[in-house]
Amino acid sequence: MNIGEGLMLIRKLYKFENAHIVRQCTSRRCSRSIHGHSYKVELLFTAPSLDRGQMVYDFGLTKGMIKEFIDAFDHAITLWSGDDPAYLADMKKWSERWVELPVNPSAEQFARTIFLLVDRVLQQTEMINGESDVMLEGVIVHETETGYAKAKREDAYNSTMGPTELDRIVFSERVKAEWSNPEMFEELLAGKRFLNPDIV
Ligand SMILES: Nc1nc2c(c(=O)[nH]1)N=C([C@H](O)[C@H](O)COP(=O)(O)OP(=O)(O)OP(=O)(O)O)CN2
Repeated sequence: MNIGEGLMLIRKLYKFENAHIVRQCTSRRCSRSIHGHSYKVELLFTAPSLDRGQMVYDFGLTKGMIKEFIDAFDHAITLWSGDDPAYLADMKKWSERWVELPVNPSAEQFARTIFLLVDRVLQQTEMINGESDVMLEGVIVHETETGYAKAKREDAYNSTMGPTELDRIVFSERVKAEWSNPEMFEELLAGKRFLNPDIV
């Protein structure tokens, strides 16, 4: 790569509180007891040039759909669809905010899942302030102060690591009701185009 042809990178941090069990992992406390984490999620965006505001992508634009999808996990329990049906039914009965994934909710799979969601939002968003080729470079999920997982594009779309189809994610009715547009996930799945606001 020549000087002047690099990609500039920005990072936006999000936080949420979430509960889970990660079945089949070696750590007993992790695999057999419901427990929670204060997650920190870093989104890394790159672009080869800057927009009219001389930014890779205005941080303000990352507080719409992207933030709402990540916030779906806040004060929620994340379930693996492969878990015991009795456990799944009980959790859904007693917690109105839940997200069901087709993968075990490890830090690795949170990072892959969030990558797939945010990448699709970017792909379907019309950017109107001179942005060019804004790409999601990676998603880092900090599960604790001491442990994180990073998903790059090749990890997120690597089907040997788990499904990559977004339609296998289920958000509870309460999670969806708290979005500014409760239909946004269905619209995303249907391929709807979203227009960035001209001011936020
Ligand atoms: N590679 C992964 N390993 C573990 C994950 C994970 O998602 N990916 N998750 C867990 C548990 O959820 C656990 O709660 C976190 O484990 P750990 O880092 O051991 O947590 P501690 O707070 O006990 O660790 P400290 O070293 O005391 O900070 C397990 N493994």
